[in-house]
Amino acid sequence: MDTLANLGLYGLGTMGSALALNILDNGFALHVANRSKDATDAFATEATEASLADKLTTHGSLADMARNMPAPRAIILMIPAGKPVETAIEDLCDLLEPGDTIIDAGNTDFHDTRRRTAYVEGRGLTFIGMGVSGGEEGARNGPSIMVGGTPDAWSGIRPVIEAIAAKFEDAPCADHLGPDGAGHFVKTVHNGIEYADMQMITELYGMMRYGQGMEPAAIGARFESWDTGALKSYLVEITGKVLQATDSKTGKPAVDVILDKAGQKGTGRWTLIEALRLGQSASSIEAAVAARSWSSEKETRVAGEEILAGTRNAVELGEADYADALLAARIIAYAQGFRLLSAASDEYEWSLDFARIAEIWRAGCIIRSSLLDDISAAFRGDMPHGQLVFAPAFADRLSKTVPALRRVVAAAALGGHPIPALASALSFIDTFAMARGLTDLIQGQRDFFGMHGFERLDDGSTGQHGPWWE
Ligand SMILES: NC(=O)C1=CN([C@@H]2O[C@H](COP(=O)(O)OP(=O)(O)OC[C@H]3O[C@@H](n4cnc5c(N)ncnc54)[C@H](OP(=O)(O)O)[C@@H]3O)[C@@H](O)[C@H]2O)C=CC1
Ligand SMILES: O=C(CO)[C@H](O)[C@H](O)COP(=O)(O)O
Repeated sequence: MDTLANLGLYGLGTMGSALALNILDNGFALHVANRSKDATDAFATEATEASLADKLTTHGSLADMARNMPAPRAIILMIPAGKPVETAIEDLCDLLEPGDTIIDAGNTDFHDTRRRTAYVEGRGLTFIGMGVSGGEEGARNGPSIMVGGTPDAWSGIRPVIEAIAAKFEDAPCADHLGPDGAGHFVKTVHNGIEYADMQMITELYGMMRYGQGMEPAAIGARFESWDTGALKSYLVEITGKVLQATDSKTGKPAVDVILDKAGQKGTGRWTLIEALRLGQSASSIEAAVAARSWSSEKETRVAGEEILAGTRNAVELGEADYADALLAARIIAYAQGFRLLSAASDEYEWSLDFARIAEIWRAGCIIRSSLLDDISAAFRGDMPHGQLVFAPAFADRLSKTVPALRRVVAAAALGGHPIPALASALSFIDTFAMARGLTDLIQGQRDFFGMHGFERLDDGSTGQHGPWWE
């Protein structure tokens, strides 16, 4: 596909309207439609006020848009995953013709993307599964974009995608990562890492707040100062801002008026499900998903505080302990995410380029951080056993920061502060720092109850049984 297709975008919610303005701002003509007409009208007004309406055409429905756009058409869907996307694709398959492209730019389970790619391409159309990260601000001013599809499909949309993407040192943070579900899977793992990073930040906030009696604004100021050093990242930056914000209605810190139940739309869970399917474990991501799920049981926790006599005792730690612990745990969360990408790349034969993925995450996306430059360099350099935590630059950083993570985990455990993600990150690194592990005993137990057999260390013979029944 060499001609740039006529662009359409369906779904003018938070992400769709911001992305549409970005596309128009970059000089491309755009057709738009939305399920409810109000949003289309509101968008047309917004585009007019921003002097971006001269290349905009609005339509009353997806079908109207598809019918009235000149071919070749590339229609971007920016709507919730699942049934809405399924229905839109079904409808478009009946309205579009060979040479046209459907782009699912929402957060979709990559298994659905693989299935839909086969289905849509079987109907003679082109399908692209495209992960977009950066929230509303990123979508408007430049997100990180992870594309899955054929090289031909990519070449057809590349000029638009590279124009609207975030730039890191002038290079677009967008690329074609592989066929079918590759783009959506990389976005899903991006979100898994996002969950882990947010959870680890939150655990440290909890210790400073309830273990050291610091006020949210003071903790926020700490995060703000960390955003200039090794922890420089979007999530640390916004944490500083959230913690320093005041609720105008009550005058209280804004966090203190927010119900402590975390929402989740599915990407963290999808990351875990796939990790388990691939025989992997991304334990810090798993801990973060679990923490969000447990948080939703507010009533149980209210009862539990009384029944279990929950206490949160004082902890004594310096600021550097918290900062170094976060750096160590963040490196481990990224490492677990990349291990999962590697396992999926092998399983689905995607040939993912991990250095490139780290590069396109350096700007525009929610997990952008100064570490990603070093991660891409590590993947291009010497990486023993393909493990990020073994790359010399990261092994060195871990040797300097894991002691602080250990102090933080120990203090949290003694003080009764829940730290599922930090603790699991530490156990990951401790496990991989031990040549002789503990599963000799597991193998013994399995053999005892199920005659499962084990391999002997001394002569390598397999299917061996222990002396349990002698
Ligand atoms: N918000 C974020 O930070 C990010 C979101 N995403 C993904 O982008 C996609 C859109 O999210 P977001 O913009 O936040 O969501 P919003 O809730 O802001 O907007 C949802 C949009 O989808 C439309 N929609 C909802 N249900 C249907 C349906 N059954 N059929 C057709 N259209 C429907 C809505 O139309 P109507 O106006 O009629 O309700 C609206 O235009 C999702 O896949 C999300 O996971 C990806 C990255 C970041
Ligand atoms: O993709 C995103 C950010 O990268 C979306 O904001 C997504 O909704 C975040 O996931 P959740 O809603 O489960 O926290």
